[in-house]
Amino acid sequence: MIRPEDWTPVGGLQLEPNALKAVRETSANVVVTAGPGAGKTELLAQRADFLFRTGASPYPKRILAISFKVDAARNLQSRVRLRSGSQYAARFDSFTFHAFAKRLIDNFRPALTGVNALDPDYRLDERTRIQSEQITFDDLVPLALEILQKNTYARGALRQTYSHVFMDEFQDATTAQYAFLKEAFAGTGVQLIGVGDTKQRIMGFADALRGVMATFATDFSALGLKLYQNFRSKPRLRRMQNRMILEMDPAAASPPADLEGEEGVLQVLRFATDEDEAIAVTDLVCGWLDAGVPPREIAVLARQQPHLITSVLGGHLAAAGIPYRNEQQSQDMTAEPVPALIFNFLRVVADKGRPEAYAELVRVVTRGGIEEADGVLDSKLRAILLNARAAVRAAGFDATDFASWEPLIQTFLEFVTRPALSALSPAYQQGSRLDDMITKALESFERELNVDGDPIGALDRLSEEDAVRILTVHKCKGLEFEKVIVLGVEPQFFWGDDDADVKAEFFVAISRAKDELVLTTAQSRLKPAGAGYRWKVDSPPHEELLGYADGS
Ligand SMILES: Nc1ncnc2c1ncn2[C@@H]1O[C@H](COP(=O)(O)OP(=O)(O)OP(=O)(O)O)[C@@H](O)[C@H]1O
Repeated sequence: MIRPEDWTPVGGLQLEPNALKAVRETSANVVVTAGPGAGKTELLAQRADFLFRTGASPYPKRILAISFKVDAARNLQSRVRLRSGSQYAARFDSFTFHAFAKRLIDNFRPALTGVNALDPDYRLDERTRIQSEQITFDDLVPLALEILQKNTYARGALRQTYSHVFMDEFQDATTAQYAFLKEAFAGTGVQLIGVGDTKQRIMGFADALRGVMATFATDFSALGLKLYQNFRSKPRLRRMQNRMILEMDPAAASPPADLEGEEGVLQVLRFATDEDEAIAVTDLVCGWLDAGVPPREIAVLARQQPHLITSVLGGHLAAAGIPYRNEQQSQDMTAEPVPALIFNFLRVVADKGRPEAYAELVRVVTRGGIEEADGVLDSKLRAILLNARAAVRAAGFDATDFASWEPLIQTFLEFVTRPALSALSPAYQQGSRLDDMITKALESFERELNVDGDPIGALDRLSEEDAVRILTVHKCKGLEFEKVIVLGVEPQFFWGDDDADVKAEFFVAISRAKDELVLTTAQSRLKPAGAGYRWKVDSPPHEELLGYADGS
């Protein structure tokens, strides 16, 4: 334990004065507003380190961090592990709002009564609610709120468990989510900090509470602090961001003197057809990969339905042998422990030169709770893997056919045992989530294997590390990449009832880039299978949005 005055930022980082103030505040709630790349997520990681190391969050108290997207929650958790080590990180619970609400429902489900009562093996569904049997994602937070309102134990448990609560991307909190936070923590000894950027408020359609940061400042008497730096983007890119900021929130704009410099690349590429666009983008990506840019540092962003917008591009990337991962299809697969375990198993069996996959497999299988003496488990696992490898190398094994792989995966899962698989995540201990995840993992592998019959290529495409990522603007929030391509800057994709919301989404997209930003448009886009009636073959550029790139 160290004295607060002796704490210094970890990782050798310099924090600007307001960031330092927010990190060290121990008596008031805090709300931090700042633009993209200002280090809001980093600030939370530094604050966790400060609170743990100085004992402001004394053992066994924990810190609860709530984000809006799985990726953002994971990003924050790994930032805390990087900064403070796994021992402190074990007391840092980073959840999405949905996951946190679900845990509360699972722990205090009997508090729900009447029409909201739920069976112990209730299911979660995207769309349909069936009384007592099935709820939707939208039901999670209101039901968790009801539990808090009715059950003093539930409220007490939260307040006893957590000394501090962090809210990342706080600008996107919805009315229900904010009500939940208020019910849980307002007027208690639990200290809250919210960080966000009103210019990145892109959950408008999902009922984001307008002005939530100001409301929080009032309701929780929070100290308001503003950050000014941008550590992410090179000057050329920051100048484009600043042109948007000047319109969206003039007071937050940077003086031109702070944005000088010729570093960074910004390109607007205009094409006649989506075929031309796909060829050029594939060439660009090949060039970056050849120059040593890791695939995970390249992102292709689409406003919506990336599988449709990138259907032509996907074909070209595959033909060029570039692994890419469409996040809409393989949703959060690698974030889920069981699919990650299955993919690692396949990696070890199919791809010899992957010692890190083997190490991860051993770590997870051991942590999975199989009670064996040291070494015994290791040798059993080794035997399973050797057998599987021998099977794969045997004559007659068709590696291009999913049916060949399935029995190997099943044998492996039986070896790990069901209780050990359930122990990998609290979410697997109730309902059908574990089986659903196994099924989804198998389906994803089969789908990717069918693309080119190459199991290693399939695994690359399913991995975050080895694949170029194709994702929606919503999914890319809070993330950053060296190279970002925003595909299809056209009114048919960047549209909405509220012009400000469309701009906010575009702003989120362009502000993910560290070094290079490429904006594309194609005058004509062939209608892909599955596209709705709104799809326009003739698709002019969105000149207003592209105009922000002028003059960089
Ligand atoms: N104090 C600092 N010194 C140097 N680099 C920093 C500092 N704070 C953050 N960074 C780096 O700057 C980048 C952006 O930080 P971070 O992701 O925390 O920003 P953010 O404000 O959460 O961004 P956004 O709202 O756009 O998602 C990261 O690569 C991070 O490591």
